Amino acid sequence: MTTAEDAAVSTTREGAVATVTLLRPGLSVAVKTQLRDALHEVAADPSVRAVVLTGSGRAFCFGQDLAEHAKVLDAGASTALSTVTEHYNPIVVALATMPKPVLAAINGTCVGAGLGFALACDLRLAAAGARMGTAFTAIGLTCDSGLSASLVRAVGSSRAAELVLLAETFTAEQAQGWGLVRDVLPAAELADGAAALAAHLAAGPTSAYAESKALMADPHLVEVLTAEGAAQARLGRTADHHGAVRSFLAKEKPSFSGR
Ligand SMILES: CCCCCCCCCCCCC[C@H](O)CC(=O)SCCNC(=O)CCNC(=O)[C@H](O)C(C)(C)COP(=O)(O)OP(=O)(O)OC[C@H]1O[C@@H](n2cnc3c(N)ncnc32)[C@H](O)[C@@H]1OP(=O)(O)O
Repeated sequence: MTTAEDAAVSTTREGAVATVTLLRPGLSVAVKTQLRDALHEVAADPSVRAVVLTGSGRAFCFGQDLAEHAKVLDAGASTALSTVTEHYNPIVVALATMPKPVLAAINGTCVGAGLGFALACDLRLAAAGARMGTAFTAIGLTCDSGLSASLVRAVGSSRAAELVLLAETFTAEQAQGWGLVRDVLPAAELADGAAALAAHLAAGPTSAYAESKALMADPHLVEVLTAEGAAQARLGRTADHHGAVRSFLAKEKPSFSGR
């Protein structure tokens, strides 16, 4: 039973629209398990005909909570890897396959698995100036959350390679120019804009949306997620990854040996 102070994710309803909000930007185990369970709940509820995924405050999602992750790595715990199969993958599959439209309202910084979640949604709106990025290689990892395929499908292989290998952040406005984001709104108008679009979708032909999502979905999503998990398992044991996480938390520039 999640008490109010433990809540890391909230679900609110407005008619047939459910809004799932990340209350903390770092993906701790609490955030990931509550997000996974919340998405399974709204996916299974026939009275929910459209879903909005958003964050709170200045950030949408910072990706893996690196402070928590460092403790798990230091303990040599295999739970570090199980989070991919127990949390990240089920969240992405729920977003990408639930039989109703899912809209990401990117209220602020969106990086790492946060970007993967946003790209697993069907449509994206973003707040002006929101920064996005892949982040993975900057900490000695590679893509997960389906991003190795969803980013290529969204922006093409050339730009996807640039975004992953250089791990530079980009703006909501750039993302809109690349077709990653449908619209960029002033931060104060994002929630209302997302609510209006979600209400429009919730009043639409839900079965037709569900069939369209199924036809347009990546037929290789499960294979992609499996391959990403295997790559993270290899990279998660490297000195580069362990060192980069420590450097990030110490607010130091990481150095990489290449292994
Ligand atoms: C031993 C057995 C091992 C077996 C192998 C297992 C390993 C397999 C791997 C499993 C895990 C996979 C994880 C998965 O790939 C998911 C991911 O998302 S990986 C990517 C994680 N995210 C990041 O690396 C992003 C890091 N953050 C940044 O780059 C920047 O902070 C930003 C997000 C671009 C924002 O930049 P700014 O606006 O400049 O803000 P700050 O940098 O000052 O940050 C503000 C504040 O937030 C804190 N913070 C930011 N990001 C994180 C984070 N990810 N985790 C924790 N904390 C974060 C930052 O420290 C600042 O804190 P403050 O200084 O204010 O206290």
